[in-house]
Amino acid sequence: MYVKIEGINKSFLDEKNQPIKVLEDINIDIDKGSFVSIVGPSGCGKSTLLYLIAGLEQTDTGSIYVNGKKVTKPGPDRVVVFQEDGLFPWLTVLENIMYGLKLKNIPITTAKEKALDILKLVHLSKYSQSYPHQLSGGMKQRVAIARSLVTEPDILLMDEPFSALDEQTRMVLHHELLEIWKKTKVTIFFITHNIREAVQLSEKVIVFATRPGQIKETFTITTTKDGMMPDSITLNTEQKILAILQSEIVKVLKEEMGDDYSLKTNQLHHSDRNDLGSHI
Ligand SMILES: Nc1ncnc2c1ncn2[C@@H]1O[C@H](COP(=O)(O)OP(=O)(O)OP(=O)(O)O)[C@@H](O)[C@H]1O
Repeated sequence: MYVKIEGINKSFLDEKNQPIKVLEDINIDIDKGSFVSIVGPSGCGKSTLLYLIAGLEQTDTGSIYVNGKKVTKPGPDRVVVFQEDGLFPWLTVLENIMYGLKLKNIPITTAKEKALDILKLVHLSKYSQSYPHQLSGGMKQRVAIARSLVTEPDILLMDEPFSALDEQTRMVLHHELLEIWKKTKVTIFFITHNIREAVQLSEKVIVFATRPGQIKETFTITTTKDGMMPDSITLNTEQKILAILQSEIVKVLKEEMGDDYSLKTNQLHHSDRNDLGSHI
């Protein structure tokens, strides 16, 4: 198994120094080159799990192995792509992409060659000399993805990377991300609130229950992936996941707003083919 997440438990201290359990007995196996998504209610520990894999947080108990090696700290084999692009505004697109290579002391000509290659992959060659403020949100996020890929990591850890983008741009980026995934064979671990996004992009969707985050159900998605219009299998799986999450979200809301809170079903959004689908 390429990534093995074994018996993870994780707590944080709240403002009164009391431990709050965020993840409970999480076990996940991820194949090399696969695309796995996590969906779940807000606060169920999705980002925490991603940071644990990245080595940015430590487990209380349990271990994570990548390629047989225990994760204890961040490493060049794992890079995180955040919701915000995090580009340096004073550097051009090309310089932003070359930045990580410079830190690794890669000779400038090789770094430039690699950066230009990766820019081609995200279809932004024309913008190599532009500055981030001259690009749209979607373009900036493509640069951020290119910057993550240029150091040739084995795993892309993506934390809601498209949630700040409009729906049309998201659709384009879905298509692009799938192309990149197929070409580079990078392993992708993807967190999203958008159920359709998860189902359309991933081979495996893991649904988390509310805090402490536990795995509620895992779906294997076998449809051909092109990021375009959803087929009936996608829509059907989306409905199933939405139904599971509805009961989990009611639990969260009751915890936050009191037992008499009731959720009207139309407060959770489901639609068919005309937009990007159900989100939570
Ligand atoms: N460093 C920290 N210190 C204390 N509590 C934390 C810390 N990081 C996360 N938490 C708490 O852990 C819980 C899980 O947070 P996390 O961000 O992993 O959830 P999430 O499922 O990604 O949420 P969302 O979908 O809203 O982004 C939350 O209650 C959060 O406040």
